[in-house]
Amino acid sequence: MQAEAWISAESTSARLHVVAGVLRDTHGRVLIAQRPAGKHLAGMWEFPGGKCEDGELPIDALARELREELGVVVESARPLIAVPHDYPEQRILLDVWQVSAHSGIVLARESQPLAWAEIDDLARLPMPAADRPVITALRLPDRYLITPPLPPDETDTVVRGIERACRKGVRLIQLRLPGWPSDRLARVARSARNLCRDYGAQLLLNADWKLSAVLGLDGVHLPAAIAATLTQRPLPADRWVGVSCHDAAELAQAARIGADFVTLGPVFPTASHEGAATLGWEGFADLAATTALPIYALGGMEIDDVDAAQVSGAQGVAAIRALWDA
Ligand SMILES: Nc1nc2c([nH]c(=O)n2[C@H]2C[C@H](O)[C@@H](COP(=O)(O)OP(=O)(O)OP(=O)(O)O)O2)c(=O)[nH]1
Ligand SMILES: [Mg+2]
Repeated sequence: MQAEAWISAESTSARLHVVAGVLRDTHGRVLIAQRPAGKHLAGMWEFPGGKCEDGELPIDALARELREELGVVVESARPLIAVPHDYPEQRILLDVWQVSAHSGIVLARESQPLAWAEIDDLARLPMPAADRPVITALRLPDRYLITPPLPPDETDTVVRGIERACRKGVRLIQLRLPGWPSDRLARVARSARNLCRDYGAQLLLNADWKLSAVLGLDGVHLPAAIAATLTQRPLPADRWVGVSCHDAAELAQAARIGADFVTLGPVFPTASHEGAATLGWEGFADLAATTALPIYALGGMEIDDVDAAQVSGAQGVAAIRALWDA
């Protein structure tokens, strides 16, 4: 009896490690393949890939699967996102890589239907549930600016800073101005929104999702304390909902309410949260592995930290100072 109980606990905890690759064409479209009839999730569109064999490194499994299924040789690839997902029949870790260079011409070596899809069209295609955070990760940039806590008479400074960031290529911005009266906040948010539209940048408002919706901003970023009071996402699917997280419980709550992405930190000490306990990259990676959502590393981040963050399971970095200062 005891041995049986042990075996079943073991088998429910083991995840099937699946690797998949995102290949792009010259227009930035991504390659998807249709799963064959008779297999798990038959008929759904997926990123080409398959199961990691025992003892095989994920990058080697990726190269093997893409050679077998598409006839291409992977020249270079980097991790995009690893999604733990529980299907009723199977628990998987969907480990998705961006293939930045490959050689050979893409062929359907297993006669599977192939298509090149625009990233913005992926959400409308029938794709497996585990791919939802992957699609989000493909739509999100690797840098996330949070505005510094400026006093309410500094409207021009806020707008100029956002424009400076947009010019430097920042495409995701959280407007966070604690203590601003709502009329001033609304005024600066409108100017920032128009500016962001010109640059194709997304503007999220900290905490106040109602004001975000009224002003037609791109979404909201919720402090953990507010996310804790919710049972579902406060904005529809066509708006962004981010959540600030610091531990596993907050990450789980963000997933429960259907957030799109999170920030997690502090990774390193920061002026804005002096004395707070820090995660370091190791602690960050351990926590990152518990969630399916795209994560921005936060706290003491420099622009140069994007690579380290991605190696530790992040989408990229969130920062005030490093992305605000010219
Ligand atoms: N390749 C891939 N698999 C995915 C994606 N999303 C998703 O949930 N899966 C699931 C479906 C399957 O349960 C599992 C992949 O297993 P598979 O049976 O297709 O693997 P494989 O290519 O090695 O197939 P096979 O040789 O065993 O026939 O991962 C995705 O985007 N790509
Ligand atoms: Mg496969």
